Amino acid sequence: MEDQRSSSHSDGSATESSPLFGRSYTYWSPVEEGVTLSWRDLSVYVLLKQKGQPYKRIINNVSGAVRAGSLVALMGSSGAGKTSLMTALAYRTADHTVVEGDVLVNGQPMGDYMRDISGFMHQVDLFIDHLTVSEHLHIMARLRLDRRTTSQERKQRVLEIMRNLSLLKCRRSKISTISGGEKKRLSFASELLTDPPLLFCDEPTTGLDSYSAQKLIAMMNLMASSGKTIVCTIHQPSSQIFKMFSQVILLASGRLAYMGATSNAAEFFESLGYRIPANYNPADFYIRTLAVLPVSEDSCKQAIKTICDHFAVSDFAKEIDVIVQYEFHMARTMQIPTLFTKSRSFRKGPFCWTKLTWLTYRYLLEIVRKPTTHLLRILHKMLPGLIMDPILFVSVAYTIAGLRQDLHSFSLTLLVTIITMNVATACGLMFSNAFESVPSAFSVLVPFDYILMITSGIFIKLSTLPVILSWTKYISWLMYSMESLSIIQWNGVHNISCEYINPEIPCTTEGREVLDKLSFSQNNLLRDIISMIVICIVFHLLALFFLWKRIRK
Ligand SMILES: Nc1ncnc2c1ncn2[C@@H]1O[C@H](COP(=O)(O)OP(=O)(O)OP(=O)(O)O)[C@@H](O)[C@H]1O
Repeated sequence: MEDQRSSSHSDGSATESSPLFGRSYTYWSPVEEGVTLSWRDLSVYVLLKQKGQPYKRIINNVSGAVRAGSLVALMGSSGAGKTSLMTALAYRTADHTVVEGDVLVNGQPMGDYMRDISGFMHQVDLFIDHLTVSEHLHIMARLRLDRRTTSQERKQRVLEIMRNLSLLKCRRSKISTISGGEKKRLSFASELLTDPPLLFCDEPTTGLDSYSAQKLIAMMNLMASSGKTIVCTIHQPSSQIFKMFSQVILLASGRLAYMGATSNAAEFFESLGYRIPANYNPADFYIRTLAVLPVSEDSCKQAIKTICDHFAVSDFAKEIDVIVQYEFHMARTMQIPTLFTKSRSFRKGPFCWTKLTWLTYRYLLEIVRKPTTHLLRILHKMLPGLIMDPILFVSVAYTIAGLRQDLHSFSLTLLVTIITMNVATACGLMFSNAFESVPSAFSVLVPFDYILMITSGIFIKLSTLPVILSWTKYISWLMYSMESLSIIQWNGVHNISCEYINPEIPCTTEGREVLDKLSFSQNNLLRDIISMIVICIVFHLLALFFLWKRIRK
């Protein structure tokens, strides 16, 4: 094996090329040589935060390898762990998910670069319906292609992709009007724009008729034969579609039930006594065999365990293991230089402001195409949300509560309420940009809000706040708001009994002292309003920072 590996490279350096993959091992170049993905002892856990069961294992210690130029079907019954395994291999796991084990890309531990060398086609199509197919692809090209790509090259690339994926005839149609199959192809086309050597597709054929599904997989097959590595999760492929996959990974309850050549799967199952009936779709047969039926749950689980255990010691598993061991061995011994090859072959994404400009342009296009909905939405957010709501609220509450009946106090109360509303909105904006999902944003925002509310001065005397909460006075717009509203009402009042209850009763000395001690002065009012405006600006800046970070991703 060692002898076969030695060859020479064009730059004169000695290379190690594997008889298994026909690629060199002296440098790391997924873009030029395609991607061989290998993983060892991979487990995926989701954190449940439940008492007694803090996490759940979804993928159970699986190893495997996928060579450059393969089209791989990742199959199993619902809940088997297909999406979890694929997202772990794609370096795109969701929040609260922990991946344990090693994944190598041509012998290099996977990392942030995965987003540069791979595409991920999601199960749900995320489109802006009012754009045309061509507009969508041109904007995606602006957002994804290398910043050094010329305008001519970009146009050429979009045209080529539309031609390859048979989208030319519908290029001027709005996305809302094209068929399901065309939408899937458009989604695939968006991922192909950067020509990634590695592609992950989550149920690309779901919702397609058999003809469109076959056409899509045939395209993938063609791309795989040109050197791409394509991994697809797939449900119930027809026999013709199933045959187009070079490799199949069958998962059951997070374990490997089979991995290897599609054509060999029948032999493995037959060796365990599971013979595919004549005229039966093999894919259906495997999924059925690995499904847990509610009527016979225990026996199904036992049968699945037996299949997985047999696979683990089978020749098919050993064949995969040879590839995995070899990849890991080469990774350990070759010390593949990464920086050189990265700078040579890696794309440089568009600048952040380019992305922001094109995202804004896309949003404006959307507004132009559907003005009523969007203008109403903008007006709703800008006017009623941030100005009209406080005006209505203050007008009603002010009268009912019988607060100071002069225009000056009313206007100041209104101003403070509008600013408070704006700071709260800016805080929400910051949290929604900082977190990946609504639940995770809420899990921090709600306690944060409660702390600010409790320490706003209504429920607790601020001078008695424990040290651990004393920081709140720097950011608590609720406290500044409460103080300003109190100042507006109490400034200039020196005698509660005289001015508010009965002007005939003289003010007590103690009462006057208490009022004098409370500094209800216009200076404090100004300080509070300025503090709230500063907090609002800081929240907006942080929101922009988090947005920028997301766009950079
Ligand atoms: N965040 C989570 N919390 C709890 N359980 C989870 C979480 N994510 C996934 N699971 C569980 O892990 C198992 C595997 O999920 P996964 O989505 O990977 O399965 P799948 O094979 O892709 O299923 P399907 O074909 O139905 O999409 C399922 O039982 C699922 O309920």
